[in-house]
Amino acid sequence: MSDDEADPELLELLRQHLQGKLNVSEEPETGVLESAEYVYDNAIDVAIDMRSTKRAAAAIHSQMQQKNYSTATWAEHELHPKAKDESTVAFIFTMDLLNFSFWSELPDDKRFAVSYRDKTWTGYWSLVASIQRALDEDIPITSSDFWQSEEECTLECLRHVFRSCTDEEIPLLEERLACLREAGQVMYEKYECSFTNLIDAAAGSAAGLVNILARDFACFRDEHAFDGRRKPVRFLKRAQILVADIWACFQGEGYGEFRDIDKITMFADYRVPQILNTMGCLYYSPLVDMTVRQRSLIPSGSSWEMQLRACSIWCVELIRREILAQHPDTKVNAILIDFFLYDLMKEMEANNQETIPHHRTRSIWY
Ligand SMILES: Nc1nc2c(c(CN[C@H]3C=C[C@H](O)[C@@H]3O)cn2[C@@H]2O[C@H](COP(=O)(O)O)[C@@H](O)[C@H]2O)c(=O)[nH]1
Repeated sequence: MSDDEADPELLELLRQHLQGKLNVSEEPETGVLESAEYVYDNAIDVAIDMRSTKRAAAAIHSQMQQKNYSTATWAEHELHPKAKDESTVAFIFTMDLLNFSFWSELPDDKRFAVSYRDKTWTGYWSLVASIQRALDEDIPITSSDFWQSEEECTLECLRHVFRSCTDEEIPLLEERLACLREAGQVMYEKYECSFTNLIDAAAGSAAGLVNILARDFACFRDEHAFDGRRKPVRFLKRAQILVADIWACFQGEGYGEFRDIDKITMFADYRVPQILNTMGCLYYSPLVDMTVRQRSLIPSGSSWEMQLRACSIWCVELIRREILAQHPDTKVNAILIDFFLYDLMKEMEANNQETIPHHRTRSIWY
């Protein structure tokens, strides 16, 4: 074929494409990273210190290597479910439906806590312990059928499931019941009460599953107005950590197999901003700093809160890029960095190491 004759196969492909016959599917995007960068670019009360972020990236990488931090770490936690089957998918879905707002203003011996397997659990682990304890007591807390039953899944039943070994009950109990009720309804109407049908609907895309959760479940739709921007900014924290927990638990196989898992960002909670500030990566304006140190409430949906959450996501993205720039062969993503930072923060708290307090926002989003 002479140089100036086009390849007939290529021409055919082009013709089909132009006729729209090719299903050139757009890979889904969650819009979270774009939101985080937008808020970061427009933030005036929270900033990122680039020198500290670069230094933190080196420290995080080396500690993750030393601790051999990987998806396997997830199942090593004593309370996390071990079986690699559908019951564990149901467990993780239930857990991340309710994975929010455990913080308390009371001292440790008076704050909401759960006694389970001869230990006292607080924070996130109080949630996991409560679900394990309910299953031990044959309460079907991970069944979406149960969540729909107004006779069985009552506020009293949930109060029993989350019963505390102190005088303080779990925060936002009514909101947690509402999340279960709504999710039970959606699972019945759209997914035949099967969580694996829900995962299948994403066809192997992590971003696709996050978008499906945000589309179908109002209680996962963690997006908010910011600064008059037409489009809401999206954090989708519990939708993202749900996908990440499934990926980590199943170690990227079976139900945990996602071709685009690296599109998941850091989960904008109240612990990772705290450690990023403690490491000097996140800078708070004097007014924000004072408010956080005084443990004063920062309203849900406020500009300060948006800036705290978004700059944390963007900071972890910069840490991820820096680690990959210095160590191109490292298997690292925002999820593993995030898991590492959360666990590091909890270690520092357990060792009573001096850190800035976490910010206080009460909501169902994180
Ligand atoms: N960004 C981020 N946020 C996380 C976690 C986890 C637990 N993930 C486990 C799974 C794998 C990891 O290795 C962890 O062991 C909980 N949270 C959030 O923190 C808050 C609870 O804080 P506290 O009350 O102090 O326990 C609450 O908003 C909760 O949603 C995480 O990993 N990343």
